[in-house]
Amino acid sequence: MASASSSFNRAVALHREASAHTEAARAELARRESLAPASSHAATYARLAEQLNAAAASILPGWLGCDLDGSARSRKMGINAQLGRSMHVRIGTASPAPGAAFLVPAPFLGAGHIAIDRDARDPQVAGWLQGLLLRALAALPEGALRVLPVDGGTLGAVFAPFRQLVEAQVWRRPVIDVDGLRAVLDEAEEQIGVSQSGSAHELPYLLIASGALPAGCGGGDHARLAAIAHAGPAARVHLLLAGYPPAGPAGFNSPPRLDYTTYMTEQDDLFTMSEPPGREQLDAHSGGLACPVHLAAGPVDGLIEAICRPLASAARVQHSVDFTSLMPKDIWTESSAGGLRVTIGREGRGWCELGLDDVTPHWLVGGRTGSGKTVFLLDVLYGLASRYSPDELVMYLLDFKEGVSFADFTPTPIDGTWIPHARTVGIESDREYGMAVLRELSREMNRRALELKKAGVTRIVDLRAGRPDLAMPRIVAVIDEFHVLFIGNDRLATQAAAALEDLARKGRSYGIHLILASQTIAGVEALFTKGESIFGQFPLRVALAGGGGVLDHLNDAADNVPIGTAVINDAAGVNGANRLVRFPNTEPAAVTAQRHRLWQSRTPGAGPPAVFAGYAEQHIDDDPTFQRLNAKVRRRQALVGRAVDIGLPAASFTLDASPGRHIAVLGPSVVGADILHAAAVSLARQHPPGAATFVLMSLIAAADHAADDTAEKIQAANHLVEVIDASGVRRYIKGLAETLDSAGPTYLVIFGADAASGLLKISEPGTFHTGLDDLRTVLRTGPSRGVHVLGWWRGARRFVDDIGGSTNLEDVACIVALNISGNDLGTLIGDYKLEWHARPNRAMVIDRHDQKTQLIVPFVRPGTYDQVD
Ligand SMILES: Nc1ncnc2c1ncn2[C@@H]1O[C@H](COP(=O)(O)OP(=O)(O)OP(=O)(O)O)[C@@H](O)[C@H]1O
Repeated sequence: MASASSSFNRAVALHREASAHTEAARAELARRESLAPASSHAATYARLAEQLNAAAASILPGWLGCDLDGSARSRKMGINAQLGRSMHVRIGTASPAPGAAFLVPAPFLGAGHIAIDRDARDPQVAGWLQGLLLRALAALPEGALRVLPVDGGTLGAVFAPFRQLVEAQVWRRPVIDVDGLRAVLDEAEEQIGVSQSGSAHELPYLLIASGALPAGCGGGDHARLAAIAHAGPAARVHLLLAGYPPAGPAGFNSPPRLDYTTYMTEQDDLFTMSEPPGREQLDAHSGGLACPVHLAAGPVDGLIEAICRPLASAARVQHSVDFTSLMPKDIWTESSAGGLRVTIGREGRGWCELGLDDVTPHWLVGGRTGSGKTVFLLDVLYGLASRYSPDELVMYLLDFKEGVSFADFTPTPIDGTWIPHARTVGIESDREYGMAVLRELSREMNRRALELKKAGVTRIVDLRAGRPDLAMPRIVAVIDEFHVLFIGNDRLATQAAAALEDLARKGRSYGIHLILASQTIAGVEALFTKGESIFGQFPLRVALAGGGGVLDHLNDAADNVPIGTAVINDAAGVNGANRLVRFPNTEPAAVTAQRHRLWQSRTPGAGPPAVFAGYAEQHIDDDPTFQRLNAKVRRRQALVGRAVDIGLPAASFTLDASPGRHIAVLGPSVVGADILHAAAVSLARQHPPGAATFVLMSLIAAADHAADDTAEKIQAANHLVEVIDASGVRRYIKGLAETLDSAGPTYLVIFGADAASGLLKISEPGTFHTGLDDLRTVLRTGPSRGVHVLGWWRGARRFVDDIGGSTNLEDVACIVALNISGNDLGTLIGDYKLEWHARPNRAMVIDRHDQKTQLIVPFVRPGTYDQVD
């Protein structure tokens, strides 16, 4: 087959001949009116049309020139044009005389641009535009054309038949406003830039196809279009513009003429065609085609969809991305000195790599529940953990919601491995735990600041260069559902906001990076105090489905993204800076394999992360502090639970000889009995066998099991256990009050102490002395004689009455609050600012001597919460 350009030259020559012929005929006609018979003109035109059609057929093979009717469906695709070779396309038909019509080709991809002055609100123009796109798409090999649709006239309707390609991300989603147009121009300019840098040979054609330029498009945009028209063909960037040049009111500066462009201009419902680009001219006077053109008809219904379907599925397969393909081939090969980088998924045909560095130090991730946030975060974290060794990167992971997002990073009973980079992992965390993590990060930030100062440098990269001995891995702190930190708008919320703000503003300099994820950030901003927006520190936004809250309010790009797709925006969410990236689902087998690979490569002896699982019961037998207790301790501790803090340190009360060293557990929850069990059992461990007496009183049925277990364990530790029932309580306390001096180490453990009140408050015959007086004597003077009371009162008020009113509170300094209201607790201890919201598996520990309050997970006997539920 003759080359396209030589065929075109022939067509041009023929056209010239036709043009000359028409001119000559016209002159002849004028001179010798009707001398020649009409039939001879008709025959000339018919012959001429035949020649032109033959020439057109040679430059418009297959899809480029065929009728777009049902018969086109069976045509082979991808063989009529090639990437990098100029292509002509059928744009219409010209008919110089009745019965003589020829196809009109115009140079297109690889050669030039096409513009038509009527926009695609005209259905004829819309069909014509669709036809040109379909021809190019079907003629080129799969993947050789990427279209950026613009439609300021019909809100994208012109491109609707191609939607499968949009969904498969072969084409961009149509943009309908001027910001969208500018993003499209950016992308085209970027390709031109890449091409000019010398690496264009792999690039597909990038075609800006516009049904109508959006309102608001001005001289600057037209100038950019003109520049793209000029530089585009060399970079495989082309234009197909309907409604160009746009008409304007009187005085309107008409847009610049576009280089390398064939113009179609409306004239009496037909169109004239300008000189096409190239050296060959249709008309010696540059007048274009001498004959008006009927626009080529659009494709029949369903044809576009039928052609797009296989292209879209092929693209999906080709662009598919799986978890394994995100992971580097070799692990731990990179240095984090200058920042972190990670591949998060596919952007079109390429990979999308994002940074946690000086430019994008922190990320904000949004997405409604079920949008794939957890999957996205796992992709990112596994990618980072695979690129950088634990010497280069550590992670603090915090999740507030129910679920197991970060459980992957921790050892479990089924799989004892973990991700060696994880330092702390919080699952279903409390806000207090979140605060503890923020405090830990702040401490680390201050430590780093000091090291930088000492070394006289300002950047971590310089510090690392000068002091390779210093451990200075980058830190990535991920907080999923971070808005939970601020629920309640209370003191804790204010503290969290301040800590987060500090980390966000200064973290970048110290290699500390935040990734905050949430369903919503509405209302969060108000908590931050400093002038400019805290989220200004988070230039990189990742919006998953329904996560448009992290984008600018005018940016709706995340409204319709499917699961598995993220809108990445590194300009703080502004419209026009969106990139669509597909990230893979986490396949359990691949994830497990990667975790094992990382775990096996850890430094021998490196320990697992400190894990906080909010839902987990805490059992004293598993507690490392309890396991270490022995009779040689200096001051005895009663263990009551584990603090909601990093590493879950044991929470305890020192029971020494100071006044008030007794414990009152308050609240109706039966966990009160378990706490006494833990306190008694831990104390028993701190006395030599037989050296202490434990007096157990179980006054309510709900505590019997706990009391029995306590007795059993203490007896097993060879201590003396006395079990007193309700009938003996008064006598025992009276006896104890009278013999305190000789009692020796004694623990009075009262399960359901409130049930004894009725018995204790009765006066002895003939006196005003009551059993409560004896109890108060024991409380007041017991500690100095080695006698301590551990009591569980189901109501705070009853407890206060029993000890003789709130003035006697100094006699019981150690309080564990269970399910009593925050108000009651505040009133009891005289601290009205105390924030306590009773909830399952939590208690508040208050030591009035050291002014300490601490949220704890109370120790329970295994299965207690199952029974409570
Ligand atoms: N890239 C993806 N491709 C296919 N499916 C995905 C992808 N990402 C997530 N999913 C699926 O979407 C569902 C929700 O994902 P995920 O649990 O990550 O959402 P989430 O936003 O964390 O939800 P929630 O906040 O409710 O926990 C899962 O079933 C997951 O398998």
